[in-house]
Amino acid sequence: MNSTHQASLGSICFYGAGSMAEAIVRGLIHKSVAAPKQISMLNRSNQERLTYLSQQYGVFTGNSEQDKNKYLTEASIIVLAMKPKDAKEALTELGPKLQEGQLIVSLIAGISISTLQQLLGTNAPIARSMPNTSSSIGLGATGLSFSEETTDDHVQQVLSMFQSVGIVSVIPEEQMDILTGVSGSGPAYIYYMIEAMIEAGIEGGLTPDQARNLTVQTVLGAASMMLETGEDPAKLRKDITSPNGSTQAALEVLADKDFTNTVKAAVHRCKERSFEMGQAVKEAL
Ligand SMILES: NC(=O)C1=CN([C@@H]2O[C@H](COP(=O)(O)OP(=O)(O)OC[C@H]3O[C@@H](n4cnc5c(N)ncnc54)[C@H](O)[C@@H]3O)[C@@H](O)[C@H]2O)C=CC1
Ligand SMILES: O=C(O)[C@@H]1CCC=N1
Repeated sequence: MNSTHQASLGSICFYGAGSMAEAIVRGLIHKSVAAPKQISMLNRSNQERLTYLSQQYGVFTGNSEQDKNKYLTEASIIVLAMKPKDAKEALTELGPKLQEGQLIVSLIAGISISTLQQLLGTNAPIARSMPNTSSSIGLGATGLSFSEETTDDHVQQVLSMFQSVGIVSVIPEEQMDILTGVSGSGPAYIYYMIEAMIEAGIEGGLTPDQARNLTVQTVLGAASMMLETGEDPAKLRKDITSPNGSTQAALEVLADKDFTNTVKAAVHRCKERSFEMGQAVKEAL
């Protein structure tokens, strides 16, 4: 989905003030899609973290009962940004505070719309999302599914929010776990690969700075080549691989270690784990 929507967002309360909430807040503010004073962020206890967030972004923050009551009831959009294991407590508390017309946007991995509604005790309109941390620099990739209670206006607001921080795919909810395996957790696999390449470069005698800069530019260049040429990755790989050359030798090592199946197994295990986390919450209802 490429078109840019400009729906007005109203006030947004992030219920959970961790790394994913910060990534989206940073993106929203940097892209001027929301002003700092439209945003509030709540966490359980870490005052130091809240002080950092209010100083860094100029948003409202809080962790007291009074703050919670104020920001959760005043917001037009409430973003669920706590870990799956904390969802039951947080949503049971949130349910009775919900106001008519408020929209819930969940970032929580694994937990279905119907489980969220059961925890809230009401069929509130819900957008289930799976973003990633690259949202903080406007290069996020987000999956979205909407509950049947959401209106066209809700859909536009949520598209607006996530399109401001990257690309968006609207998908059937049952595909959310595999999307988590590909793009929600995906940046971590790429960082893992980058870490290994940097280590190897240093082992081979490059300075840490050289190894880092060369690796980062290589990953950026490879991703940009795919975007700009629209080519198949296998074709781009073949363009680098001279017969019996150095690239072929490297790829043979990866193939010997079952690289493709290992990466696929990681993505599928992530999908399965996402489902398991949701099931654990559902079974404890
Ligand atoms: N980190 C990532 O790359 C991604 C995370 N997600 C999802 O986003 C959610 C948050 O993940 P992170 O930001 O990584 O976690 P985090 O551990 O960094 O942050 C969680 C926040 O929730 C707060 N919290 C927990 N219970 C609370 C309660 N009862 N009241 C108020 N605040 C409460 C904590 O104080 C903390 O600020 C998770 O559900 C995760 O599945 C989704 C996509 C990517
Ligand atoms: O690791 C997790 O559970 C979350 C979901 C996607 C990225 N981080």
